[in-house]
Amino acid sequence: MLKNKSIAFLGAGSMAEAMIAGIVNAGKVPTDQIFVTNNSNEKRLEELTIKYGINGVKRENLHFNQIDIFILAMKPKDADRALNSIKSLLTPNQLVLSVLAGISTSFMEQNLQAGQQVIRVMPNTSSMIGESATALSPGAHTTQTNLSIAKELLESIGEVFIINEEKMDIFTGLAGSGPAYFYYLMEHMEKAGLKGGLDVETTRKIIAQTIVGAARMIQEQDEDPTVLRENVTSPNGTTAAGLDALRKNGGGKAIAEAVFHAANRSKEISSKLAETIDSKKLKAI
Ligand SMILES: NC(=O)C1=CN([C@@H]2O[C@H](COP(=O)(O)OP(=O)(O)OC[C@H]3O[C@@H](n4cnc5c(N)ncnc54)[C@H](OP(=O)(O)O)[C@@H]3O)[C@@H](O)[C@H]2O)C=CC1
Ligand SMILES: O=C(O)[C@@H]1CCC=N1
Repeated sequence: MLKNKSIAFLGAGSMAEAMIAGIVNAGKVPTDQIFVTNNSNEKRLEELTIKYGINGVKRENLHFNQIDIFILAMKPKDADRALNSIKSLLTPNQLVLSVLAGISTSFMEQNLQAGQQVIRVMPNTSSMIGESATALSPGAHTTQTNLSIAKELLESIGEVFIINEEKMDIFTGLAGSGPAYFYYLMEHMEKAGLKGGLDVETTRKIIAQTIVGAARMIQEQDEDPTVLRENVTSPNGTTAAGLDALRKNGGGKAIAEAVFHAANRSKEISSKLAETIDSKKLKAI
């Protein structure tokens, strides 16, 4: 289904690059059918063109009528302007995906043509190596065929979860932002490893393999994390001592709070944007 589709990324930052890398690597969409444009940074477009063999083009050189799938990948604060600038260039059957945190399908629909097919998407930067956990929520006018096409496209960058849009904030807190929590954890584990006398390179490999191993145990053994944790923990042993320190220092609570704060921020972005739009409408009245 994807072989004949043309895709254009509007936004050329780190998330767009991670998705481009994953999609190119998966090889399901020919590179000459992948386009990327941005606000003004032409050097960045050249860089992506050279690195991935795709088409980095200035906005005025993007032929909107030749694109099947648009992927919006600018910051949420730029969404309003971006949507309004493409509105008249689209036909409702062209599919618009958005990876913007906190930007709802109804916000997109209100700011595009009546009946526009849109899908809200939340990937993460592990798209770059085909290991994203990506959520999809279709808008009101999206056909099953287009949802399947989007799913197939996003499966090339990892695992896809089709969820109700009301769950998108918590998904963002868990998976969109999630990689950052693990990197933060790794930064701190690395510091401890170095303090204990290991070199950086070895410490990094040890930590990465430990995290990969734990994640794969969850994926491959049909077992609850609590049971897996207990299996590591010998009575009065080293893990018990480590976990005790984690509990005393609020480790579990800190992780849960991180997820909730990120989810709340996603919600807040949605409501702030709605307020801004409403106040604009009031001014217009
Ligand atoms: N980073 C992440 O891990 C994740 C990010 N996201 C979402 O992805 C989006 C992008 O994030 P990220 O890549 O980190 O951001 P960046 O700041 O790295 O990139 C933003 C890009 O948007 C471009 N841009 C701004 N305005 C427009 C416009 N009107 N039309 C086209 N392009 C425009 C910028 O161009 P220029 O440089 O020329 O100004 C830049 O290329 C955000 O909405 C975020 O919520 C979602 C999941 C994970
Ligand atoms: O930090 C952010 O807002 C974006 C959305 C999810 C990950 N990065």
